This record gives sequence, structure tokens and C-alpha cells, in this order.
Amino acid sequence: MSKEFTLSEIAEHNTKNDLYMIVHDKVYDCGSFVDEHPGGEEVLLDVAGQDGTEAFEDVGHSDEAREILEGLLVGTVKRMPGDPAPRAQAPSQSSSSSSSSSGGFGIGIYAFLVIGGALAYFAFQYTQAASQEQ
Ligand code: HEM
Repeated sequence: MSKEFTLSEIAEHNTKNDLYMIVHDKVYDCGSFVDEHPGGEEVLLDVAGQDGTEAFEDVGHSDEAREILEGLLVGTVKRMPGDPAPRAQAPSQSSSSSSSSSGGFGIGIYAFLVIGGALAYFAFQYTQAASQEQ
């Protein structure tokens, strides 16, 4: 069962009765499941012959759904030079970049508080020293 499919081979299976889908770099033959899918056939046809990892994970499918998926397994993706990277990496990259930008904002706030606090402290020391001189 460990057949390897190239992306162009998988892309040929893009009709309702002959529907392959990639999820986490594995290839699933969903043709028999299209009519039974509780989420409807339209969403499966949307990712027919393509990488459906993001679509599948975004829904937050149950363990039962994952068991059904494993039952449809026909092989793995054979990545060729120049093929696009697996889908699963795309959201983590974008979320890490957005969280790092919000992290940068958080550090900015801390730096502002620390520097502001230090300035207030020295201003206080200065006024104390100045008043003691008199
Ligand atoms: C072969 C792959 C898939 C299998 C085996 C599968 C299986 C299931 C199952 C068993 C459910 C019922 C709820 C649950 O147990 O989580 C479900 C619901 C759903 N699925 Fe999928 N699914 C697949 C692919 C997809 C894809 C690619 C989408 C794209 C968005 C999708 C969208 C949905 C939606 C929106 C529901 C919710 C339906 C509702 O609650 O009204 N599914 N799926």
C-alpha cells in the first residue's frame, strides 16, 4: 500500500467519482466517501486532486473522521524537485511571523516601561539631591 504518487498524478484524480486528496503528505482516495461526507461533497470537490491538509484541519475533524481518512489511504506523495512545499508548513510560517511581530510590540512596551521607570527614578534622585543641598 505504500505507493508513491507525484503531484501531477494526484491532480488527475479530480472528479467526484475519482477523487484523490493529499492530507499531511499522504494520498487518500475519497471517491467512495464523497456522497457520505457529513460536510457535503462540494468541499471535497474543492480540494480534489490537491492538498486538502489545511481545509481538513481547519474544520477540526473528529478522531472518527481521521479513522475514516486512514481507511482511504492509498499511498504517499512523491515530491519532485520544484514542487511546492507541503501545505502544512504554510500556516505555521505565517502564524509564527505574525506572533513574532506581536511579540516585538510586547518587547517595545516592556522597553518603554523599563526606560520610563529608570528616567523617573533618576529624576527623583536628582530632585532629592538638589533639595538636600539647600
Ligand atoms: C477524506 C477526507 C475527509 C473525511 C474522511 C471527512 C470526514 C468528516 C466527518 C466524519 C465529519 C463529521 C464530523 C466529524 O466527525 O468531525 C465531517 C464533517 C465536516 N467536514 Fe469533513 N472530511 C474530510 C474532508 C473534508 C474537507 C477537505 C473539508 C473542507 C473544508 C471538510 C469539511 C467538513 C465540514 C465543514 C464538516 C462539518 C459538517 C457539519 O458539522 O455540518 N471535510 N467530515
